[in-house]
Amino acid sequence: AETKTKELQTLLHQYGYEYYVLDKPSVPDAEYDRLLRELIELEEQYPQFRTPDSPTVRVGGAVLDMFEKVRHKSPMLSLGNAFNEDDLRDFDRRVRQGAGESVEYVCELKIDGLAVSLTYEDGRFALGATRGDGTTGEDITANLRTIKSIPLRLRENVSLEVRGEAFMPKRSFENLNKLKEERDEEPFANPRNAAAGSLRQLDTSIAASRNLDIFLYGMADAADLDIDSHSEALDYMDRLGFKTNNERRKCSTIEEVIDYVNGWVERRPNLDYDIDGIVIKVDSLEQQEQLGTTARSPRWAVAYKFPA
Ligand SMILES: COc1nc2nc(N)nc(N)c2nc1C
Repeated sequence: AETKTKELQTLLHQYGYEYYVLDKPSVPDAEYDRLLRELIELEEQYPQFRTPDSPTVRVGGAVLDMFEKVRHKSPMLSLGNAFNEDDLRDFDRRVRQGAGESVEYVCELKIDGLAVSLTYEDGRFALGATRGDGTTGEDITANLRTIKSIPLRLRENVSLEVRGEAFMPKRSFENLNKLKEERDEEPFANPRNAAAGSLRQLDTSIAASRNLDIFLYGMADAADLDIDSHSEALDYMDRLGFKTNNERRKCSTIEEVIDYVNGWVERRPNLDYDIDGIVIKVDSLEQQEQLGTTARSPRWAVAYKFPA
């Protein structure tokens, strides 16, 4: 029975990765559901085989009595803002003054959700926390385990911390508010509040029911690996099994960045999720080091905010 349990867990992790991270399922949903039901029954019969990283935790169930405080190993910074093209040109000028004339940028969509940190130990999801005040956040591991695009086991047994944005897709938000209206409950104002509200519930079956999703956008300790650029770090995260946003784009000049940003102003409504801007980052990790951070935010990144 132990072998069967382990086989089912591994199989369901693989099927879940294909469906929720790659969006390329290799088996029909009915097959996934059948195997999950079989594993749930097995783990009920043999509770000693139920591990915290088993796919059965996705359905939630545990009710916590509070959220523990968590101190981040390195502060979760915020981003300086740019509101127009000249702000972007000023950012580029400051970067080139500090890091030398040739700079490559990576542009990423700024997801309008909740910043979270995920810590893995020997390839297993061990701790998930909110940003909080940047230094101390809340342990919401149990709720984050129910987000199906968060891998419970990585494809390599590494220990690292990644950061990203948990969010509620627009369609899930609309369905949730329809449900709330039917129940005469107060609807959520926007998907960001709905995602934050869902992850702040002590009853994990609520978070499990909210169809939350996540995009990871960086490692908290990329320097420890032999990786030279942010884009390589994101490719490495893809290989580990994380869900990153594939709309990212490398730009060689700030004019290219401005074209990319302007392109998204009108494409924004076509996305399945809300974005509130575009994040522009210096790609070279060495140049990021040279530029460093202020107490609040990196000098090597800026958030271009769309007009509200
Ligand atoms: C390097 O620090 C950051 N990078 C980010 N990247 C993306 N795509 N979105 C964010 N919200 C974000 N926020 C921060 C503080």
